[in-house]
Amino acid sequence: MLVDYKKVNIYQQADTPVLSDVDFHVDEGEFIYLIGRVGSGKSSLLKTVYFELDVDEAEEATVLGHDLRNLKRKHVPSLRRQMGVIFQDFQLLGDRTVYKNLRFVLKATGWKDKKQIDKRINEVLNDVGMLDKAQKMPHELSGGEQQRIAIARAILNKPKLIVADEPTGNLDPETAENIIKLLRYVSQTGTSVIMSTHNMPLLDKYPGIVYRCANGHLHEVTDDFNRMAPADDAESQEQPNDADNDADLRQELPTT
Ligand SMILES: Nc1ncnc2c1ncn2[C@@H]1O[C@H](COP(=O)(O)OP(=O)(O)OP(=O)(O)O)[C@@H](O)[C@H]1O
Repeated sequence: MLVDYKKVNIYQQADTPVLSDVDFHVDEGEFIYLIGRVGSGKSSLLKTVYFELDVDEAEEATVLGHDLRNLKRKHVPSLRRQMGVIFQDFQLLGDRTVYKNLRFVLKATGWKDKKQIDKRINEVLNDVGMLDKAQKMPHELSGGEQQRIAIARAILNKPKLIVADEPTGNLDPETAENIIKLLRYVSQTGTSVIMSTHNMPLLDKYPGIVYRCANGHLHEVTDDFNRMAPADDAESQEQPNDADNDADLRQELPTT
């Protein structure tokens, strides 16, 4: 199991937990959606998974075999290299080309052989359909293209786990759908993906395991979605229109 949480309390500040008694499990190759209203705790949960937020109170709290309760901060960089992390705002290095963004990560993770580095960069750029953008600067790319490069960066070291915090949050619906397709493709190669999202129509179209953050707790709600999901051929369903998208998004927003 890549993530094994039992009765985990997640805090942003000392007094009240953002999420209490969290049971959350991720196995090899799973595709997991994390949904919930703004401020419900999705990012906080993901931050514990990528070692950004400490966990002290838990019955069980392991990520990639490491107990979060005894994690030494000095071990975090090497552990984080074993997973890919993708953000809403891409977070590419703006002062260098796509190729150099990717080379930077490989060098930082111990790759030395120039030919091997070149080969791996070409492979991941090919995987995300961006082979012709290697020499572009990030600002010369569209949002969707930048997110593809961020995904290429996340898969460079063939991680077992990718954590994506609202990876489609800054993208139009069509581009968002292409990014989900790409992440689905990555998960079919054996990498587990956990992604938070407000993009509800895509959950019906591309079913996965679904957890919802609400009222300070995390619940698995996969069955609620599978009941609504297409019977067999998800690909053949019509693209939800923008109005559907907005309506579903509104349901996710706070009513106060
Ligand atoms: N650095 C922080 N310090 C203190 N409180 C924080 C911090 N970050 C988040 N919080 C609080 O923790 C709660 C959960 O926030 P979190 O960012 O996890 O929600 P979210 O579900 O990811 O929201 P969104 O959909 O807007 O990304 C919120 O009440 C938020 O205000």
